[in-house]
Amino acid sequence: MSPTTPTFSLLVVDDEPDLRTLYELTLLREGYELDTAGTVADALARLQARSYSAVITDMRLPDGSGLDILQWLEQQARREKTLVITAYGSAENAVEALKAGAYDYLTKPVDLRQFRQVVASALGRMPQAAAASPAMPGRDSAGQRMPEPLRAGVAPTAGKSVAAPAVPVALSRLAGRSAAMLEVHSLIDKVARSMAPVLVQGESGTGKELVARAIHDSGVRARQRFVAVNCGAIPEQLLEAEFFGYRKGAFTGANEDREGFFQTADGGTLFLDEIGDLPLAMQSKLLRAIQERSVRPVGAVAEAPVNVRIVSATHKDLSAEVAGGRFRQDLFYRLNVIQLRVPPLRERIEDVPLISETVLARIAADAGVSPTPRLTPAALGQLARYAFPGNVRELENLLHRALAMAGGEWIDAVDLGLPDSVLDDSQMGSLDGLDSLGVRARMPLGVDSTPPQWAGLPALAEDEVPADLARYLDEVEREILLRALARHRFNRTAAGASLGLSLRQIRYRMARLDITAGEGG
Ligand SMILES: Nc1ncnc2c1ncn2[C@@H]1O[C@H](COP(=O)(O)OP(=O)(O)OP(=O)(O)O)[C@@H](O)[C@H]1O
Repeated sequence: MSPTTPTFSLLVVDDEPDLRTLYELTLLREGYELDTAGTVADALARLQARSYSAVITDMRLPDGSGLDILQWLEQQARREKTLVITAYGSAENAVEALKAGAYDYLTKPVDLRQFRQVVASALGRMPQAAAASPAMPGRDSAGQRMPEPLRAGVAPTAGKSVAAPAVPVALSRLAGRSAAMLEVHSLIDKVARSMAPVLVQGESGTGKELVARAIHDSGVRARQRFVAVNCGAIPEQLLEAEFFGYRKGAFTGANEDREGFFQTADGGTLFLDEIGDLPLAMQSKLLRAIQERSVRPVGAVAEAPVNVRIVSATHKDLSAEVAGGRFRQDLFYRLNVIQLRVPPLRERIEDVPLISETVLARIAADAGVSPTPRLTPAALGQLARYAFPGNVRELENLLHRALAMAGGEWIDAVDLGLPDSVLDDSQMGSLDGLDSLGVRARMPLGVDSTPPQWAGLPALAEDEVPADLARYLDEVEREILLRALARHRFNRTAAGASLGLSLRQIRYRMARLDITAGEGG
């Protein structure tokens, strides 16, 4: 180890003295500082006395489980990375450990090469395999089409330079400050620190790929490759060769050795989009590669180890696919260690202005348009009344078109080309926005299903009068205020102005009616 390499300190917990010695020798040779413990109590005592870069623990210990140590670290909000060693074939243990926050797991008997690699990866040192792996060879020279699934633009680090600085822009590219989006951000931040497989679920166009990319960019693998594969776009007979690579002569047309997605992503992240579209036969092969952490190229005799983090995505309900026999239960179990749901845009309609601004800035820059056009309040109002069945991708397409139509500094409602028939006041996504801001519960019942008039209030017959006029009028006023606030993205000044009220006046009314949503509220 070079003298400039920072020293990492490790705590190794195993009750078998022989194994402790084996791990100790292996890690000391890598230049790490090391302490060991034989029991949970012993480990906790050491952890109370000092902090470590990482803790490597056996699952089964005489006085408890490795999970007890993980839980203690979690409760204490400690920053140590954790690696858990589980019995061979115990998928439950591995999944449980990852769910409990372990960075990664190893199975017994521990393969020392893999052991060194996993520890290095946990510490953010370049995994040996990735450092040694050759640059991605030209993938089209064998006459086979450059696989579309490896989409252009999604693997910018692919190529020669493994150490090229990665710019973790993905979180900032994922615009939105709604409660739902902030939750997605915080989950990304949390899962980025581990190796646990993540299944990203959400409707088409919600931003699943951006989320996967953000997970990669926010973690220790950021400097390695992110390889995105659209599983539904590869012809079935090419799947194995595309995933695992092939050797020269393996089949007609295989004129040279070729890497597969796994080798290309070695040290980094493999993003398997539309995983629900993978045929059953390929599902078994993928499961094996994930379990064994090694792959065998078509035509090769031996398997080669790979160190790849798997993030998959689907718009399908995978548990229903499992129930229908179209998706392997054991693979689902392996991929679904952490589930991250990206909500449809209509559930976070309050994000539309910010997403539009981000997307407009991007497409205007691409088109060389300056300054970036802005949406008029009328255009924003229309967007808030649209359900976006195609989610953010649809918004993006709409803005592309509008940019071309507008041709000036402002994009107005008419430039959006949304016919009145698709705009709906009743589902003014704002109602879902209200939900996320925690005010929906305060709205009169039924307000979302019966928009006309003062929907949640008991209808009054023509000659009827309310039993409690003050209360009745309060409810009417509350509903009007909530509607105006939703329509103006909870900007009290704008909502007030739309009702002919000053900021002071609307504030007063909101306080009186106990409405807490609004700027800073
Ligand atoms: N929060 C966001 N902020 C800005 N742009 C976004 C956001 N979410 C998605 N996008 C953009 O919307 C488009 C669709 O996103 P993405 O491809 O990640 O969706 P997806 O859910 O993976 O779609 P599919 O299910 O069709 O594969 C992309 O161009 C992406 O950059």
